[in-house]
Amino acid sequence: MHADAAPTPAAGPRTVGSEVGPLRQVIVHRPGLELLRLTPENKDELLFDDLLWVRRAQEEHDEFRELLAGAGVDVLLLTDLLRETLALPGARSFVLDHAFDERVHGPAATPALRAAVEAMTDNELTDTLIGGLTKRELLERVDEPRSVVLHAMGLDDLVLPALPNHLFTRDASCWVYDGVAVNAMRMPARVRESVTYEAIYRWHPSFVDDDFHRWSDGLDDGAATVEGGDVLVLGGGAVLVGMSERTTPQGVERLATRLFAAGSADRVVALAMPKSRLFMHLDTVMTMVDERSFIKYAGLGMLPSYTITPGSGPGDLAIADHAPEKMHDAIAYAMGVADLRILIAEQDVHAAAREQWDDGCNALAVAPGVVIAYDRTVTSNNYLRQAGIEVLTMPGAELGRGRGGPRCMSCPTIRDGI
Ligand SMILES: NC(=[NH2+])NCCC[C@H](N)C(=O)O
Repeated sequence: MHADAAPTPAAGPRTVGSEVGPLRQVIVHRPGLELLRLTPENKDELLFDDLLWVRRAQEEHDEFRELLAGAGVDVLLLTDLLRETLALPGARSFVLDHAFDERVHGPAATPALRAAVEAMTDNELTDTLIGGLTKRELLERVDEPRSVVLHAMGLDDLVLPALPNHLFTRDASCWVYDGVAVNAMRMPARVRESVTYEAIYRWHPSFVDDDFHRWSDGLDDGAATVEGGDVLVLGGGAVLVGMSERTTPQGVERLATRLFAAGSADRVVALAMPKSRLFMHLDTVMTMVDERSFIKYAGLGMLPSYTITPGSGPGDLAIADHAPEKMHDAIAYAMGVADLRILIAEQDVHAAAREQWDDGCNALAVAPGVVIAYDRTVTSNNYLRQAGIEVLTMPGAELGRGRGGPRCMSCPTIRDGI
């Protein structure tokens, strides 16, 4: 284990050089108030399959952070980063401009809402932006503005919606080599998450002076969506992207073009995935566990893929189409290895489907051959161990109800290459 390895600060530009190289720094979100906003009526729209016992979910998350810290990873909390960012006036007004919009709140209420929230401390504002604000909570701060929108709302309706999926820090921004993509999100419930990251990367002292590229501007990218759960940094200039329920071909094209223009990557393999919630992101069915090994869900099968490389002129792309049976070969070729080691746990079809649903394929590597996984996916974990992978387990009975595992709950911001 790497328990004694102290986090090394980034030398030169901020880089996430691979999926499995030693993980140095990561952003996670300890869930709080936002999960208390989930009800049987709104949970589906908020992309949760059940309500969570929040205290227990927090304890599970604490164990996650302990495992990361024990592996020598510098663990940044999203709430700390956001709070410290909101202390800066430019960042504060940027975030408020995006939180309150006349098109949503109406012209009459918007200025009053903004003023009420602007008066909050950095701490309160952080909790409000992530946890949302009910009309009742608003009226504790200001007299009811004369607004049709507000009058028509129930006292316990959310004037500012909560962002429970901030738990899954992987998705709304993702670092790929020496740059970051702040992602345009596919689902309405997650769109505002990008604002949090945009503010942090533009203003927070830990990022503002660093030298890094921007692969996308999540706030302006429209339908060209990419989510971090679909993006695997294979290492050595190669990237694997799932075109899933969430990530569009347009989004992949833009990412590839920008990576190539900066010279930060020169091969992107895009997989044509089924468009379903079951396989919502590539990392729910396939993740890397060491330099050439992937854990993969048996039910995924083989998918058509496309290898994208720089074309002859500036901005041009060259694209090679591959038949489904070539999926693993295309990835191996992009990685410059003879073949991949694909680890598919041996279990019956029902058991495999259940373990995929419980994020058994969503491993987070902290170093080559050392991964964090939920304890409940016993067969997958034991299979990995038999294949020589060290599996550190954490409880996930509550956290898993949001349909995301350790990889989804982490946004690596510094990681070595392989
Ligand atoms: N990288 C991931 N697989 N993230 C999982 C996100 C889960 C979240 N509830 C959603 O539906 O968006």
